[in-house]
Amino acid sequence: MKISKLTWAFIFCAFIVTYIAYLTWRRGTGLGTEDEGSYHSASDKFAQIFYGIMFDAGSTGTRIHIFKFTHTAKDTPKLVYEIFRALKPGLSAYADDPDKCTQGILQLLEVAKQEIPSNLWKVTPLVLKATAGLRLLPGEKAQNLLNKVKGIFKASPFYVGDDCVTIMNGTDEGISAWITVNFLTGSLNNSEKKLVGMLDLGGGSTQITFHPDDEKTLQSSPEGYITSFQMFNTTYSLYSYSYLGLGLMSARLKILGGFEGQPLKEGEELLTPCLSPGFQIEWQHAKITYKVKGQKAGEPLFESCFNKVEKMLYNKVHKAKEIMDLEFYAFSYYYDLAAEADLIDAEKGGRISVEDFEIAAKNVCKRTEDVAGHNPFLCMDLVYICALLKEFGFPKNKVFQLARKINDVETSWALGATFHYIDSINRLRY
Ligand SMILES: O=c1[nH]cnc2c1ncn2[C@@H]1O[C@H](COP(=O)(O)OP(=O)(O)O)[C@@H](O)[C@H]1O
Ligand SMILES: [Ca+2]
Repeated sequence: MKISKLTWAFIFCAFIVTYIAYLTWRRGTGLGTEDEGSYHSASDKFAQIFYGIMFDAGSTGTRIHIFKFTHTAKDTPKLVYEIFRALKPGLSAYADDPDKCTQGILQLLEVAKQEIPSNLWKVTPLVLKATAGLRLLPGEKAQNLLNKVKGIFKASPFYVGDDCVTIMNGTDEGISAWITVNFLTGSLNNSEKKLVGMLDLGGGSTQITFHPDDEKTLQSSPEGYITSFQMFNTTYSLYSYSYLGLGLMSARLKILGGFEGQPLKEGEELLTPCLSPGFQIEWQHAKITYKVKGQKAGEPLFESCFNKVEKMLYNKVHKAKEIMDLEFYAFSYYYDLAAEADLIDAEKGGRISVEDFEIAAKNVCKRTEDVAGHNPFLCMDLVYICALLKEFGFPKNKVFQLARKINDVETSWALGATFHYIDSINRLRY
């Protein structure tokens, strides 16, 4: 059978189109791109898929964030989705026996292996950043834990740089969470949208970060509160501060009159005006068990507890005037406690004011005077949040947006820190 010239031309064109489609698909899935095994040869023409793995070694738990991105060389990376898993307790709980942390880390790494195509493992950066739990440990104990994790990471199939396991400084923690929130709200890539501030209340430390509009804030803030950094070709100057020891669990210990890492003496107990009078409980913090007892006070529980907390916070927190006029997102324990006090929907979050927290604190403390509820510390914790927000300088009518997730991505420093990491790799590259 004779095939006409026209048919040959058609077969040839069909072959070319199929081949181009195949190449595009391979690049799109990350298969067979020039990028395999290296960060230094990205294709400029095609969007490629890549992943980043960030471990958050928090004081109360360890979490894995697996981010899937698409990227063309000149664009900022676009987030496709996040996979998130968490386990308890935090890394610092294994301070006296680092080997015991292995199982949990391996369990979380297994999730990454399941989610990320195996041909991309060796180009996927694997990073762990530890926060307050490890900052509060004696240096040697913290270093032993970091070395242990680094060994596990080095034996994994992922891309592991020399700085893959570190203790993050508090300012970077605040800035990274601020990047996350402003990226997810769309403010970072859209100059028409106002940048928002962020409040994170962890177990060991708490951060406040915002972008000052007022030159006076930049001029008058104490040393260490203003930080400039570059990301995606823009320079930002932020007000950001992390208060170590003022996370919710560390604050509880301070309010109770205990000290980090110091067990009580035989027969000793901590008395507090923040629990129902006479109520006794054993409370564990950082692997130490404290005996705690409610103290009889002349005043109602809310007032006596608030006075105690205010004394503990005295002169510890800087007030920045400008915060009154800015929109703030709050998460972590702000969120968990607002949900526990029924101020917000536990799934959706919501908007609440300082006054809402105060009313809830008064109600819970009043109930606690008669009988300690399911969480005997709820009165103390809500009072602490009210006092902390007051010390930051927020007026009672100030409303916050409480969010655990925005567009299905966790509101945490992890995404911002991953962006920062990618950006630093890219800067080395070009
Ligand atoms: O990625 C996250 N998603 C949801 N909640 C988180 C995430 N990271 C931290 N949290 C919340 O933060 C609080 C504990 O803070 P964390 O253990 O990180 O202490 P730290 O930041 O002082 O080290 C808990 O309320 C925990 O649920
Ligand atoms: Ca945290």
